Amino acid sequence: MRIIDSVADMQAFSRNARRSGKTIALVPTMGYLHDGHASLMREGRTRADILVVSIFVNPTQFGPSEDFTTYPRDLERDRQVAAAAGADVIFAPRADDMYPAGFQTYVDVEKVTLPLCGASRPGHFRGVTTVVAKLFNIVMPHTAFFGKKDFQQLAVIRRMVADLNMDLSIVGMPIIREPDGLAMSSRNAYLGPQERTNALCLNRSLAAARNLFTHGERSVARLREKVLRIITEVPGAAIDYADFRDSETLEAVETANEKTLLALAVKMGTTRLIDNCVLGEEQ
Ligand SMILES: Nc1ncnc2c1ncn2[C@@H]1O[C@H](COP(=O)(O)OP(=O)(O)OP(=O)(O)O)[C@@H](O)[C@H]1O
Ligand SMILES: CC(C)(CO)[C@@H](O)C(=O)[O-]
Ligand code: BAL
Repeated sequence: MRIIDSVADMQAFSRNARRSGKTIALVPTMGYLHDGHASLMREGRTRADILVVSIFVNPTQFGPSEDFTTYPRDLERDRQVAAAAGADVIFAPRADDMYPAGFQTYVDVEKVTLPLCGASRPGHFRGVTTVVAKLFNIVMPHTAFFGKKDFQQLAVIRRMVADLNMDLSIVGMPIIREPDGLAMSSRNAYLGPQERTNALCLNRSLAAARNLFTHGERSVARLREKVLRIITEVPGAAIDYADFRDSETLEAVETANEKTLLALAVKMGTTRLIDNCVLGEEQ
């Protein structure tokens, strides 16, 4: 496995690979890799000749009071996880190579970025789409893999790729959970032992809403009430949003159906966690 840390070298590598007829899969990440990331890599491994994993904590998607500087980083451990999952290349650029002096071009997807994380993290998706567009231009993948844990991010990237006629396929992958149900996330590393236990309320409330839905409940008001009750009784849990939306358009719904997305963002102390489910889908 190679580690490439310059944009020019990565582009040269991908240009050569494409010239010799090879296909490229890309798994974009911010590092501190866990089995959620590895599941994307393992799928990427089966779908292309060359698997590239990018590791870049992208400054433009963090707000001024967010955790850019404290975001967990461990390249040595990441190297082991990526190698075990069959990666050929880790692309780990420096910020001043991605955003050199004079940088001033951004990609902005307009509507699907407005609710949920777009509302609570202003500018976040502009940073995500800009860096992902850059990664696509640098790595030139045929296929790129994203997790459904970041459900809105996947919808935003699909929109960008369609609207800008980007010539690659986007694959959305299921949420990987810890044995007790907590969605894997690099930010779980911030949780103390009590917060870690309390954080199970996210998955518990998703399961409760799905259970009500399976037993015939279609009122979003009643489903939301159940979710709010479960989360608000947990000490230290503060709901950022608990929203029911159409899983394709992300528009708000009042009556649930099989394709309704229940999306959560909850602060456990200072750690902001997200999770979601589509009510009619098996978990
Ligand atoms: N538990 C998971 N299951 C499946 N995919 C995941 C999971 N966690 C992250 N991913 C996906 O991995 C990719 C990189 O995500 P990222 O590096 O932000 O990891 P993360 O664990 O979500 O970190 P964070 O704590 O910042 O949310 C994204 O496409 C994301 O959706
Ligand atoms: C897609 C991504 C790597 C862009 O920085 C990031 O938002 C993430 O890790 O989900
Ligand atoms: N997983 C999305 C990256 C972020 O929270 O900034």
